[in-house]
Amino acid sequence: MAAPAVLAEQLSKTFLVAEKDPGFAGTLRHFVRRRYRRIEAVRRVSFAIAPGEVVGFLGPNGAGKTTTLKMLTGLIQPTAGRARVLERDPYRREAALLRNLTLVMGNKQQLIWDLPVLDSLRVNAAVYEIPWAEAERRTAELAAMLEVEEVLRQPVRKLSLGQRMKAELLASLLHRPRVLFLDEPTLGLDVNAQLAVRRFLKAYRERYGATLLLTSHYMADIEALAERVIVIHEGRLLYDGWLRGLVERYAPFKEVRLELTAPVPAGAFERYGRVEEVQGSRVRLLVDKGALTGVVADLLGRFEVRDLTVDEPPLEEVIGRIFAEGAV
Ligand SMILES: Nc1ncnc2c1ncn2[C@@H]1O[C@H](COP(=O)(O)OP(=O)(O)OP(=O)(O)O)[C@@H](O)[C@H]1O
Repeated sequence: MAAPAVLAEQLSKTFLVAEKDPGFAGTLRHFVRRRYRRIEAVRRVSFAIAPGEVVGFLGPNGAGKTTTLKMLTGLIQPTAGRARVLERDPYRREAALLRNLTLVMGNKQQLIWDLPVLDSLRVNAAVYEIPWAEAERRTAELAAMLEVEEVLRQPVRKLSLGQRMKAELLASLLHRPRVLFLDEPTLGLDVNAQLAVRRFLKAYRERYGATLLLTSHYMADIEALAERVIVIHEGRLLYDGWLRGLVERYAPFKEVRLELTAPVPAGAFERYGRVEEVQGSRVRLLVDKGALTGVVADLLGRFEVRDLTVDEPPLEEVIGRIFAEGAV
C-alpha cells in the first residue's frame, strides 16, 4: 500500500492560557503570580489518509479541527504525537513539503486588499519560484475552472465574497499542491458560490489526483465531496469511516414525507415521531426506525395520502444530534 498522504499518530495539542481575575487587584495578582489553565484542544488523535482521498473533518465549534489542521500544516507544533504529510514532518517546514501542500481558511485571506488579484498571484509565483510564463498558464487554467477570468484585474476589495473566495483558492493552488487542507472554504458564501467552489474542488482533485481534508459547517459540501468522514469532539476522535455508515449507525430514525389530499393540523402527527415541518398538505416527520412499518401503515390507513416517501434523514440533522449528545 502507498504511504499515507496525511498521517496523524496520537496527535495532541495542549494550550496553556493565562487566567486573570477582573479588576485592578486581579491585574496586580496576575503580574505577581500567574495562573494558567490547560486546554486540551486535541487529544491523541490518529488517522491516515491515502493519496487522492477526500475526507470530511467534522466536529462542533471548538472541537479541535482548526488546531489539528494547523499541526498538519506546520503552523503550530504538536504537544505530543506525530504529524506526517507526504512522509515529512510539517513543523520542519521544508521547502519540498511546502511546495506540495496548502491551507485554505475561509475566514482568513492572503490576497492583498487594495491590489488587483493578479498582483497577489505574482507574489505567490515568486515565493514558490514558479516562472511567470508558467504561472500565467496555470492562472488561466485555474481561472477558467473557477470562472473568475474577468475579475483578476480588479482590486480585491471590489470583489464579491464569492469572487474573493474563488480568487483565494486560485492563489492557494497556483503552486499546484498535492495535499489540500481546507477550513470552511465555503463560509458565508451564497448557495451558487458554494456550489461553484464544490465543483471546482472536485475538478481540481480529479485533474491532479490531490488529497483533500476539509471542514465545513455545510453538510452539502461534505456530502458532495467526501465519502469518508473523521469526527472529533472535545479534541477526541469519535468516528472515522464512511459518511453513510455514520448515518446508518447513528441515526435511529428515518424521514417520512407525506403529501395529503388536504391540510391536516400538525398536532395530528405528533404521536408518530418528531414533526419537522408542516406546510399546507405537506408534512415531514422523523420516525423511529423500529416503529417505521407500523407508522407508515397507520398513516396510510388514517389519512388521505397522495404521496409518501421514506428516506435517510438529512445529514445536518444526524450530525447535529451526534454533536449535541457527543454520542458516537
Ligand atoms: N492559540 C490558542 N490558545 C489557546 N486556546 C486555543 C488556541 N487555539 C485554539 N484554542 C482552543 O482550543 C480548542 C479547539 O479550538 P479549534 O479552533 O481547534 O476548534 P475548531 O474545531 O476548529 O472549532 P471552530 O469550528 O469553532 O473553528 C478551543 O477550546 C479553543 O478555544
